[in-house]
Amino acid sequence: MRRPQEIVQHVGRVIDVVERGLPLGRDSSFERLARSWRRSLSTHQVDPALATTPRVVTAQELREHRDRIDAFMRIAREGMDRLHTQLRAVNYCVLLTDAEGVTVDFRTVPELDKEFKAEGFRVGTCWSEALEGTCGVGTALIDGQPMLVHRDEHFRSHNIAFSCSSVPIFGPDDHPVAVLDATALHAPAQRESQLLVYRLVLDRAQQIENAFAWYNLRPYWVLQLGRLAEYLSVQTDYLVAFDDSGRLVGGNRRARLELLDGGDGPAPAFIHELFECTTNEILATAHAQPGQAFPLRLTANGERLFAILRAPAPRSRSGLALPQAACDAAEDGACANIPGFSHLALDDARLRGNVERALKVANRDIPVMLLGETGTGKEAFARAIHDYSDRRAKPFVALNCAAIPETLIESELFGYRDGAFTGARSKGVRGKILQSDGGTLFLDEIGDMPLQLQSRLLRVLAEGEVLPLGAETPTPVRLHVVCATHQDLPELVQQGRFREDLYYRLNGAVFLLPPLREREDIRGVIDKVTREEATTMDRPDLHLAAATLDALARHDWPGNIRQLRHAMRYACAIADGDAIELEHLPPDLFRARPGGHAATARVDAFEDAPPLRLPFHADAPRRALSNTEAELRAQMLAALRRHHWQVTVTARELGMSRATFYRKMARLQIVSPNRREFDA
Ligand SMILES: Nc1ncnc2c1ncn2[C@@H]1O[C@H](COP(=O)(O)OP(=O)(O)OP(=O)(O)O)[C@@H](O)[C@H]1O
Repeated sequence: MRRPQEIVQHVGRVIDVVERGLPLGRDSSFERLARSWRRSLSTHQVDPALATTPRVVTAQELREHRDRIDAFMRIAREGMDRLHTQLRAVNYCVLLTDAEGVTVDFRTVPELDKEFKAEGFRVGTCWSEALEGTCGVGTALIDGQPMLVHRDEHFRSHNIAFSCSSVPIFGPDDHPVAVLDATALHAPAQRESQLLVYRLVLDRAQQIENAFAWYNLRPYWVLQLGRLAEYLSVQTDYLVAFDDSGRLVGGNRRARLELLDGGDGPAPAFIHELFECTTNEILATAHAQPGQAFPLRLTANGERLFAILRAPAPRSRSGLALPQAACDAAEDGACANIPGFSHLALDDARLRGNVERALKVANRDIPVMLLGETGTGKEAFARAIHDYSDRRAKPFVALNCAAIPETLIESELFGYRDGAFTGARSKGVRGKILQSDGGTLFLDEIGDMPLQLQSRLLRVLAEGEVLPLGAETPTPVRLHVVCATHQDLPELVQQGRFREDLYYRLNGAVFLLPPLREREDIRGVIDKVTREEATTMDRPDLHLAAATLDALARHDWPGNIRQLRHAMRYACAIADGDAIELEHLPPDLFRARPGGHAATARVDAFEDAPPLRLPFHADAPRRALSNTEAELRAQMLAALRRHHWQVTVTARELGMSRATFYRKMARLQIVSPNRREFDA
């Protein structure tokens, strides 16, 4: 309890600093604290007189906060324990919060445990600046800098006896993942008495941050760098990671800030731009003296650093020897000769680069992430990697997370044991994960996977075993995941809709598939798809008239190759002679896009053609709907178009759960453009 007199005195000081602009401390280092006090009062509107204990989240909320960073927490635990061992004897508790300031892990001082709890030091307590005003954790999170908040430098009266040393820990995206904090309930009055503890917290936080960087960079080659060779095994200054082609893919925070951001010049993209040597020279030196430090010179300033190289882990044996002939073929553009890829049109420089890289990762234990608009060939590319890999004799199992209701994803993915449910489907099901054992699991539209299942998937990936619903013992599984999405996953991570740790676990090797309209081989793709469709219909002489090919090559293809395939299937069925003319194309092909934007490449000649009627217009319901139904259908369609057919976002906007939204889509016969077939 704070004495009323202390509270009055504290509030008076807040008014002096915030309202009258008096300095909070002796030197400029207090300016940060004063800024935070001003924020606390004017932005967060925290009452400095409030002496209640801080807010504690519910058990369920705490579980969710922990789940979101459980890989990080596992790594941080060791650092917390060590800090706790150092500080317990001098009565400091140690806590770890997430990026929202919620305490997710806590080490107490046994003799003071009751007192710590009574003051709010326990798991679940939220130390955000928005709730507490200036405090170690909350202010460190907002400033993105370490913070010592000593006694009455705190904003809220409740906290003015504590001394908190808080250090933010950053993830690979340069955003804080957590804050490590050591707090004393009764610290001596002199601020200087806390500087040693502050330094200890700083060092431990840095160790945890580096350990987490090691964890995130483990699929790559990692250089551990420092100025003194002898110190390398005990202290890491820089971590720099690169892939097989020598491309720099990341590092620890210090390396990102001091070596990889390029300073005033362009950021180095490859190892040979960062150091005065090539990737091969580094690999050869490290191979000749494994585990030994060797010198490297920085290109930017000629400074010498010492390095130890760590190989990507873990990798399959067959992955070690690269299939050189196939890589050469990809480099030469001869993708037609590469097993698995030979049936695809790939005569585009970006795609050839993709294939070249895909061959290098196909047999390694590196998760693959495919990004691209709908219909650009993500699944086809995933299948090609599988067919090329050593896993080709094992199953390729695909699951589209957007196409099935949220409630079914769990059993589809993880399976369930006999009798796990009552009812007709009570017979056990193996689930896609176990079906793909030893092969490839393709998770399409991964951005639509519900958060709670993201945690379960993360666990399966980390532990290599799956626990079907209703089962008591987990089953080991050899899982190779290829995931795909057309969504902006980092943005979803920002919005808290996609787990950051899962994102980093899945994005081992990222491939961007270009939209059809941007491909330099668009004419070749159109020709290939037309020939394939004509052959399937047993019409090998069917070909595109020159004007048709020109018009198709200028079209912007919002649905990409899938839309092209559907259009050509239709045209092959409609054309009577051997040439496919403009009037044989689907009538709405060059009209407005589903999102309401006009197609960019319009065909003037086609404007005059008489409108052909499709047997079933994809946007029109087949059965008559009541007025209310029709109204709801129009509302759902409009929202879906606005959100580019992203069901989760649309359902949220209309205040429905995803499952309800899917049910209504089915009842009101709303078919996503992705799923439409000209099949009537
Ligand atoms: N390189 C290619 N050459 C020829 N056909 C291709 C190529 N890539 C994809 N296709 C064809 O395009 C169609 C769509 O491909 P796919 O289903 O792989 O796209 P996607 O990006 O996974 O789509 P979505 O995001 O909607 O799931 C398929 O018919 C596929 O055979």
